[in-house]
Amino acid sequence: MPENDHLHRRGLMFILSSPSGAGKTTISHRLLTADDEIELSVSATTRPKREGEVDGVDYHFVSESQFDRMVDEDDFYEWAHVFGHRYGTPKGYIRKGLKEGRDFLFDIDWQGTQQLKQKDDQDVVTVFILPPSLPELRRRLESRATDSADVIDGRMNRARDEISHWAEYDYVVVNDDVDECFVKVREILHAERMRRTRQTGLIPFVRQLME
Ligand SMILES: Nc1nc2c(ncn2[C@@H]2O[C@H](COP(=O)(O)OP(=O)(O)O)[C@@H](O)[C@H]2O)c(=O)[nH]1
Ligand SMILES: Nc1ncnc2c1ncn2[C@@H]1O[C@H](COP(=O)(O)OP(=O)(O)O)[C@@H](O)[C@H]1O
Repeated sequence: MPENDHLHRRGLMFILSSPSGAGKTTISHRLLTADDEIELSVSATTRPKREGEVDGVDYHFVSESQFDRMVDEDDFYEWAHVFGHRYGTPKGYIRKGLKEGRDFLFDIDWQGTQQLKQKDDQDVVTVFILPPSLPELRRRLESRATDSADVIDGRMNRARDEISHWAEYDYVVVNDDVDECFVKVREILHAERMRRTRQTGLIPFVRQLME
C-alpha cells in the first residue's frame, strides 16, 4: 500500500442484483434508511413510472430520445436493455462521489454488474439475492400488484436467466425472511468497509503502536 493511501479512502460500489421480485428494492430501501453513509445511485430508465415511485428519487424517468442523447453524450457508466426498456447508471455524480470517499448502492442487473466490474473491480462489491422458491417469487410479483399478468409472466420467464448469473457475484443471500436477509446484507457492507485497504488512518496508528 503506498505511504499516502491512509489519507484518503475511495468510496465503494455496493451492488445488489436479483431476479425481479426477489426483494432487492425492499432491501435497498431498508439499507438506505438504516445507514447514513451510503446513498443510492439513481438510474435513468425509459420504463414508465410505477405508482408510488418518485422521479429523481427511485429513477430518473426519461423518454427514449432523452436516453438516446445520454448514450450519445457518453453520460453512462453502464447501461442495458431489461424487460424491453433501457436502464443506465449516470456517471458524473457517482464518479465525483466515489473520489470523495462516499459509498453508493446500485440496484442493477447482471449486465450492468459485469460492466462496472470491468471498469473498476477494486471498488465493487456484489451481492446476489435469491428468492426461496419460484412459486414464492411469483407470489411476490403478484402481491406487489404493479405489473399486468403478461409482464409478470415475462419477469418469471427471465428469472432463470437472471439466476444463472449467481456465481459471478461475491456474496449470495436468500431472501426468505426479510429481516434476516436485511441483517445479512448490512453485515456484508460493514465487513467490506473494514477491509484494510478501505480504512483510513491505519498506517500512522499502527506505526505509533510499534514505536
Ligand atoms: N444494467 C442496469 N440495470 C438496471 C439499472 N437500473 C435498474 N436496473 C435493473 O433493471 C431491472 C428491472 O428493474 P425494475 O423495472 O425497477 O423492476 P424490478 O426488477 O422490480 O426492480 C432490475 O433487475 C434492476 O436491477 C441500471 O442503471 N443499469
Ligand atoms: N422476504 C420477503 N417475504 C415476503 N415478501 C417480500 C419479501 N421481500 C420482499 N417482499 C415483497 O415482494 C415484492 C417484491 O419485492 P421488491 O423489493 O419490489 O423486489 P425487486 O426489487 O427485487 O423486484 C414486494 O411486494 C415486497 O414487499
